[in-house]
Amino acid sequence: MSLAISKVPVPVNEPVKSYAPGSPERASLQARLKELSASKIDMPLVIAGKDVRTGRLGQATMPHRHKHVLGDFHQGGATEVRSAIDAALRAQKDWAALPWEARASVFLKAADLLAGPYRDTLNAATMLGQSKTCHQAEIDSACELIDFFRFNVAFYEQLLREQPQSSPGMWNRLEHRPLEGFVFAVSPFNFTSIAGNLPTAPALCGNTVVWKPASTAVYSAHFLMQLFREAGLPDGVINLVSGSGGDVGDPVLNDPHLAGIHFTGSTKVFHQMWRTVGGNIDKYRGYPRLVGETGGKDFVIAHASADPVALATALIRGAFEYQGQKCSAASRAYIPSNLWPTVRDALAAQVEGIRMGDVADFSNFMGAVIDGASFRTQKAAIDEAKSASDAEILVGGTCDDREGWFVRPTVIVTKNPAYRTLCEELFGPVLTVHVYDEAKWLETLDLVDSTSPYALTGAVFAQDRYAIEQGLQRLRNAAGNFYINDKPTGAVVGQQPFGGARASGTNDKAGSILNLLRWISPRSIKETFVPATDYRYPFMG
Ligand SMILES: NC(=O)c1ccc[n+]([C@@H]2O[C@H](COP(=O)([O-])OP(=O)(O)OC[C@H]3O[C@@H](n4cnc5c(N)ncnc54)[C@H](O)[C@@H]3O)[C@@H](O)[C@H]2O)c1
Ligand SMILES: N[C@@H](CCC=O)C(=O)O
Repeated sequence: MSLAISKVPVPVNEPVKSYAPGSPERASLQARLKELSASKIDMPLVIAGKDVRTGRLGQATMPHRHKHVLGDFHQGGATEVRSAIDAALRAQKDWAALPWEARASVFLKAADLLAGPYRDTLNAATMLGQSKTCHQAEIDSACELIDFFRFNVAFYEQLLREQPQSSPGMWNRLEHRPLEGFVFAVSPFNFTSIAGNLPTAPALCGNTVVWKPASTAVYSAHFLMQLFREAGLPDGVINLVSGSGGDVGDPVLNDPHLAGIHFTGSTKVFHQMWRTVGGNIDKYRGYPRLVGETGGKDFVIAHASADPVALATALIRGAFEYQGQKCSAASRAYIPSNLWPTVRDALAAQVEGIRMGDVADFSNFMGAVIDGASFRTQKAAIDEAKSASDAEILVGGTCDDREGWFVRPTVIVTKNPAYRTLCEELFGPVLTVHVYDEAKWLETLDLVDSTSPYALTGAVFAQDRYAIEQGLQRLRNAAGNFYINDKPTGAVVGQQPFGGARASGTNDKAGSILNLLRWISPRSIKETFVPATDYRYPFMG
């Protein structure tokens, strides 16, 4: 029972620590990296608050030192999915019946734990298991996830305050119920914050969850689950079931109590899930909510008036930070002929100088790509460009998998506006550039709009205000997150709500009230204070 109309703490974005040489945060993170690297852990499933060990083991390794095993993780299948769904359904009544402030407190506590004692652990786990540099880990597993927790609580309060008008003699209310059934959260490898947000956003709204993390990010997911439990999340509210996509996904999607899917990952997998849900529609008690944030082929287009130095910097950061493994990464660029000589020389010189290697060495700007499959995808595209008649490699183009899955940051230049790597997502450190005739600005905007099926992020670089406006108008549907004179990555919770349309997803904007709307099923309540006592109306005389 709640005896107050509470106001939640006003959220403020978590400050990003610098990890500069000599800083206390650098020393403390380095110590945690050493501790975690020196131990090998066992990672069970967590169902109804209990650790579950199946003995069907997978290995979590460091992408930049792929022979180094960080731990063994247990993999679930149909039996464990059954237990997890049952646990979620059992937990739902009590969890939903808690005062909303009690649920919110769990996630506000998680935010404070992560900002404090858990910060090094989650950052170190993300660095070691997903090969992020300290800065990339800090903006993801610390700051963005802390922001998700704090801002979502504030958005939830705002949502609960959404109430209808009441005419005289009545009181109308809107009750923001959780969905009936359980939510399936399926997270990708590349952002620990997304892995943390996908199960917790529905849980905050009173739902209970079966959560399947990516097999290549089970290591940080293991520590996230510890964080949720220490924050006071009751048993059964979020049930962690690692395993292969099909082994876990198929039984979940066949369950009549499936109430929603909170997915982030590739377009291909989301299509498959949507098809399965469509085929099962007669089985379900309701219409499962399908929220999927998927792939991208994100663009940077420069106008003849753009600042070439700022443009080159945005291309390098946008394309190569975290090895290009951000759904938002700049992976195609359209450069006007007048700027190309300057931009080309800047790219060639600076990209050549990028340091890449073990992320525990803080002088590196890049680590390795996530696994052998990604390594082979990047290498195939690079080899194809080397032998293509309509493309050439400006810089990079080498790959080395002896120690880790290392792919040098690579710039491909092509005259062919339909060249494969201008259209398809590779999800690696490969940027494809198309140089256009500076007089063909408007035609090139249309080309950008029509080249790929995705519409996630994009950036326009220009000093000319008319050109900026033309970019905004003509590319209105080409990106759900649009940047002017900035790189297309690095959205901040509460500042740039994130998501795209077309083949990039349902655009339900993670880190905003719009996302939370998908996890509630409102009930309208009308109470009449003095009900009518005569069925006849005045017009009847
Ligand atoms: N739009 C966004 O906000 C956003 C953010 C991050 C990543 N992404 C996209 O994610 C992709 C990279 O991540 P990834 O390689 O982990 O993606 P992925 O699609 O390979 O995997 C995502 C998740 O789906 C699971 N999965 C696979 N098959 C399944 C099935 N049949 N049933 C249920 N679950 C299944 C995986 O195990 C994993 O947990 C890229 O395409 C990237 O653009 C998008
Ligand atoms: N929100 C992140 C991308 C998440 C996808 O991988 C960004 O804006 O760079």
